[in-house]
Amino acid sequence: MSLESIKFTEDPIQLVILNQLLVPYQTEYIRIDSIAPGPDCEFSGYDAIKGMYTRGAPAIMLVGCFSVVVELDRVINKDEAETFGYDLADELSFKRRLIERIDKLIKSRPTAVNLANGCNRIKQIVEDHHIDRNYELLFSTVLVFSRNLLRDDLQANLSIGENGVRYIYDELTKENFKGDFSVMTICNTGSLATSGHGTALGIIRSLFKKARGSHRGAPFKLSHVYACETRPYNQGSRLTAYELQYENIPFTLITDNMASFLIESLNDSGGKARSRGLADSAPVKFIIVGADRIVKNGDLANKIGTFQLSLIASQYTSVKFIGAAPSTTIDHVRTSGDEIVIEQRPQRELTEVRGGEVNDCGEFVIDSTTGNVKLTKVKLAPQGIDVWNPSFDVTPHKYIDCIVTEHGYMTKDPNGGFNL
Ligand SMILES: CSC[C@@H](O)[C@H](O)C(=O)COP(=O)(O)O
Repeated sequence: MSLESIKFTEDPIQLVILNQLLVPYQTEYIRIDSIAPGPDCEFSGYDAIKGMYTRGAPAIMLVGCFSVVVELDRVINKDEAETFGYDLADELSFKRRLIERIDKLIKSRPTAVNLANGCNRIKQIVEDHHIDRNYELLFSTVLVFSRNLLRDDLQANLSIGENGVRYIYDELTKENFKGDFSVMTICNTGSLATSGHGTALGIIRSLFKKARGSHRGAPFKLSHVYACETRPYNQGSRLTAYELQYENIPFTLITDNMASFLIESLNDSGGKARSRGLADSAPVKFIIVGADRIVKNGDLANKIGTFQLSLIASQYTSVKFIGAAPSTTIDHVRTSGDEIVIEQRPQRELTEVRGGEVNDCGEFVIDSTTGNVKLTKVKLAPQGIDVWNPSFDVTPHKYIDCIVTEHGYMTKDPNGGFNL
C-alpha cells in the first residue's frame, strides 16, 4: 500500500496518522501530540480515535499506544511535565495522572477491545515500574512495548492471511468444489485498519496471491470479491474499495441490503445470475469479516451489518461465515456477546454524508487552489427526526463457522461451541 495509516518515527519521536475521513478523495497526514485534549495539545490520540480520523480496531490500538509514547516524550525528555499537569517530583502523583489520561483515551471508543488491551498493558508497565527518578527507563520501556505491538500486528495479519487460506482450501477440498468462487466482506479490514495487510481483507489478499502464484494448479480459485458499502459510515465504499482497486483485485461494490439477493442469484445453478445483470457468476462460498471484540464463547462484535450477513450465510450450507482477527481482539474476560458495550454514534453520522463533489458527468470537481477533490456535505433525511445509530452489532457464535487468528483457525467443537 502506498498509504500507510500510521507513521511513527523514533528520531525525533513523532506520530502522524492518515486522516481516514478524507480517503479516497484527499491524502492528509495529521500529527498527534498528546494522549488526550489539554492545554498545548493540538490534536491528541483521543481526538483522532473519537473523531474517526483513525479507524479499525488494531489501528486504533496502535495510535492509542503511540500517543502515550509521544506524551511521555514531551513530559520526560522535553521538560513539558507542567503543561500536562504531571509532577515528576512525586512518583505516585505522576503515575496517577498518567493512568487517568490513559483511562480517558480508552473511553474514546468502547466496543473495539484492542485499544483497551494495548493501553491496559501500558498501565501495567507504569504500575509495576519503580521509577526512583528514572523516568527515562519508563519511557523506553513503553516505547519498546509499542514498537513491538506494531511489529507483532503486521506479523499477526500475515499469519491470519495464511491461516484463513488454509481453512478455505480445506473446506473446498472437503466439499470437492471445483471452479471459481467469490467471497463477500464488510467494513474496512485492510492495511488502513491495521499496521498492514489486514485481517479479513488480509485473507482475501493472501487468497489472491495464492491464486496468482504457486497454487495456480488448484482445482478452485477466488475470482471475485463483493464488498458491502457498510452504511452508515461507508468504510466499504471508501476504504475497502480503495484498497481492492489499488491491489488490482476484481471486485464489485454492493449496498448492504443487496447481500441476500446477490448470494441467492450467484449460488443458484439455474442461471439467475446472468438474467440479473451479474457478469461474474462464481458462487459466494465465504463471507469473511473482521472483528472489534471476540468474547470467550466466540460471539463477535463487528461493524453494524455483520450480524445480518451471518444470518444469510446460515441459510446456505454452501456459504461459510469466517471471523478474522488478531489475538489483541480477544476479550478474555467477557463470556458472552450480551456483555459487550455497543458504541452509539452521533445521529448526524447517519443522516449526513461528506464526499467528493462531482459535476453533471459524475467527474470529481477539483479545487483550483489546492488541486484536491472538492469535498461537500449533504443531508439525506429531514431535519429533526429520530435516528438509531449503533456502530457495531454482535454475531452470536452459533452463526460463525470459523474464527481465524494468527495462531490458526478454529471451528466449533461437537457441542457447537468455541473455546477462546
Ligand atoms: C480490522 S477491525 C474490524 C473492522 O471490521 C472494524 O469494524 C472497523 O474497521 C471499525 O470501523 P470503524 O470505522 O473504526 O468504526
